[in-house]
Amino acid sequence: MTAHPLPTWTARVVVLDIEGTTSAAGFVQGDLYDYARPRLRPWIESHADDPAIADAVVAIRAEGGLAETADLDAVLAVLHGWMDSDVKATPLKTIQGQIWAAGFAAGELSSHFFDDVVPRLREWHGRGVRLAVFSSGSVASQVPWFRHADAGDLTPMIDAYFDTVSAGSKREAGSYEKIASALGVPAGEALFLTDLPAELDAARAAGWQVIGVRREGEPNYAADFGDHTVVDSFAEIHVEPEADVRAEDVAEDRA
Ligand SMILES: CSCCC(=O)C(=O)COP(=O)(O)O
Ligand SMILES: [Mg+2]
Repeated sequence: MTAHPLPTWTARVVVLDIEGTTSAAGFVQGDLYDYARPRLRPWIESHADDPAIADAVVAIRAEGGLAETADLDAVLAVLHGWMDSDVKATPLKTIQGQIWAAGFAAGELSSHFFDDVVPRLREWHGRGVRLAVFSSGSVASQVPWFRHADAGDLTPMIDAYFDTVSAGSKREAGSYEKIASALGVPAGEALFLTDLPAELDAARAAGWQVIGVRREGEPNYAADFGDHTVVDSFAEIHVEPEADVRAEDVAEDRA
């Protein structure tokens, strides 16, 4: 718990990071990564005609420092190296995302959310605060992640999903500007929750409200959050919708 009670935040939309924020990194880097590892080669081989996979392979060669003609063994070595260090490279996320989406569809994967998360999402959604996701994990994997929660299908509460393909790097202010614009929300009325200080810096530079989520046992627990507000549980975060949303709710109640 933080030493002092935190203020109530007013926001039109709460945007969620996944790993380390809503969900345990150990689950992502354990269950999901273990599921993907043996499937990378057969997936790339059997989806060579999919432009998304073909483009990802080209990008892996470039970002991995390989020759343009490097074979699949070399490409796989780069992918495994990135996974071992949890490098959030976009072409890796594209391939993982397709593999995980298939795993969720086959009933072979399920997701994980910290106990304090879903009650707060339900509460904020119920009050009229919009919810969205911005994660390094591809949108193809974000959607089934929220659909297959232990608490049930959470997707009806989520307005929009963004990844590094649709929005850009999580460490650049421009990505948050793009998301606010896509959501039709002024920057100051968006609230971003994440476990990574560099992402907090970027969102704040774009004019967003931000809260650091620093959970014991998670990889960024010891990170320097500087002057950012930090919580260790969603239970500490109190969010109210903007005044006009509240007014609409009251009008609806009276109708
Ligand atoms: C949709 S679950 C997979 C999440 C993932 O691959 C990932 O890298 C999450 O990173 P985040 O930006 O949410 O910390
Ligand atoms: Mg994270």
